[in-house]
Amino acid sequence: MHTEVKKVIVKYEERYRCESGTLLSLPDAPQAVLLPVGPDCGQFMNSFLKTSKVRSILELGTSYGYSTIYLAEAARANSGIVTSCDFDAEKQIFANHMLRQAGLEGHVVFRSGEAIEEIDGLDGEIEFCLIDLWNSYYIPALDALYPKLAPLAYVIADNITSPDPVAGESYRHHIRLRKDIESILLPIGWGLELSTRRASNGWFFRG
Ligand SMILES: C[S@@+](CC[C@H](N)C(=O)[O-])C[C@H]1O[C@@H](n2cnc3c(N)ncnc32)[C@H](O)[C@@H]1O
Repeated sequence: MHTEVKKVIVKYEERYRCESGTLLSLPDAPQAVLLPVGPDCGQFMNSFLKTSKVRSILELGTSYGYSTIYLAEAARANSGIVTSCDFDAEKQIFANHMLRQAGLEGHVVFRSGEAIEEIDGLDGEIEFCLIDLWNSYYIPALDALYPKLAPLAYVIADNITSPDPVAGESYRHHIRLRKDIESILLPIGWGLELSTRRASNGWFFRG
């Protein structure tokens, strides 16, 4: 990764360290603090996207844009684009400011609104989606997303084992009802469910 991208990631991680103490216990914490996917998940998604050469990337849950940096850096490498949704436009303004500092502006299109409505309004097939919303929206988001997934699309859902493992388990059960999806729980960050949609020839891997 370029130095300016690494510098921006360090800034986010410094802010996260400051917020990890008292701020997280405040009532408005979910809106005020980063709640980032964390460096292991960020790095995993970045490497995964570059290896799989995915170009059409959807992020559900921009927040302040920590995960967006990792996705955008991979999108630049793949000549792709990230579409990032959040119902908080103010956070997306901050995210865009950080993208500019990282030299990654132009690789992300922000959509501010409710995730399921934004998915319904998307054109074209989605090759990769990160689901990182409030827990109760994971299953509705997956259902809205499913008809738009490309053959061999990947879906990563964060926070499967923490902070709400019961919600995470419901999502894992729900995605397994789709017969053309293979899914595995990865012990990365707060638990990632990595799901792959099978191609029409029955294969799960890109040739
Ligand atoms: C856990 S944070 C995302 C963190 C971000 N991916 C990162 O790594 O920095 C969840 C975000 O999803 C947004 N959100 C939650 N439910 C949503 C929904 N139904 N539609 C749109 N945005 C939603 C919240 O406003 C919040 O900013």
